Amino acid sequence: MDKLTIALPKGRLFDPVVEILREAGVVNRELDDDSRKLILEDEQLEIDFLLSKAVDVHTYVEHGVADLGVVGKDVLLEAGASVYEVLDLELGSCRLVVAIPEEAGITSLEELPSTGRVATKYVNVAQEFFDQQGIQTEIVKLNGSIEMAPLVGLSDMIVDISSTGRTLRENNLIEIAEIARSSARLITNRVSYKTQHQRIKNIIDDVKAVISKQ
Ligand SMILES: Nc1ncnc2c1ncn2[C@@H]1O[C@H](COP(=O)(O)OP(=O)(O)OP(=O)(O)O)[C@@H](O)[C@H]1O
Ligand SMILES: O=P(O)(O)OC[C@H]1O[C@H](OP(=O)(O)OP(=O)(O)O)[C@H](O)[C@@H]1O
Repeated sequence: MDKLTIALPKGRLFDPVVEILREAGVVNRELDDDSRKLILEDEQLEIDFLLSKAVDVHTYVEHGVADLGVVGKDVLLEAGASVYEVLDLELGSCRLVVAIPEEAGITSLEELPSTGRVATKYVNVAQEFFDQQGIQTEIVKLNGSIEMAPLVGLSDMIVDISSTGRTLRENNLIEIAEIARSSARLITNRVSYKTQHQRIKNIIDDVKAVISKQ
């Protein structure tokens, strides 16, 4: 049996993803995303786990360093990664939205002026969305705390993730459009999907069975 390599996202997806994989029999050892060791081997199952930053998982998979990985759909949309998306793990659910300060008095895209500045981590998704809407935008790339940008005059609006809506609320922002829905996805390298087909298919089926029980 060839060794399989799976890239796992550190951060908020880590625990629920490991729980599902454990129940599916894909994880059989202690895995801790606080670990300073970044490659954890399971000799019995012949699986190596790469503990990756969430936004980098698709890169390991695309380049074939990992055969499988788990990543948010939001990241896949932004990256346009050349990988197969094989399963929705139905966790890490959130939405990519456009939000604007409440005080702007704007409640829909139609009310936006024809130009504006948008702060976001998701520059490609945002650009494509506003192009489709025919709204000219200048995109300002940030790496976090996106909601702060319009409050300090860095942008007119934001494109970011909303889940409970709490961050938007607490920063007096209102959602004016939904761009996409996101949840964690199991992805595979395109070549591995062929060369390791049976093993990967078994994993997909086992994980699917766990999800359908939930
Ligand atoms: N508030 C949220 N609720 C649910 N899912 C979320 C939320 N924020 C992000 N996610 C999902 O979890 C994935 C990983 O998010 P996480 O915050 O762990 O990584 P990150 O965005 O790279 O953050 P950091 O830069 O802090 O490492 C995101 O790509 C998204 O799919
Ligand atoms: O609707 P909510 O439940 O409030 O969740 C949304 C927030 O969660 C994410 O932030 P994260 O905590 O990952 O921090 P970040 O801003 O540094 O990305 C996202 O960027 C939003 O800010």
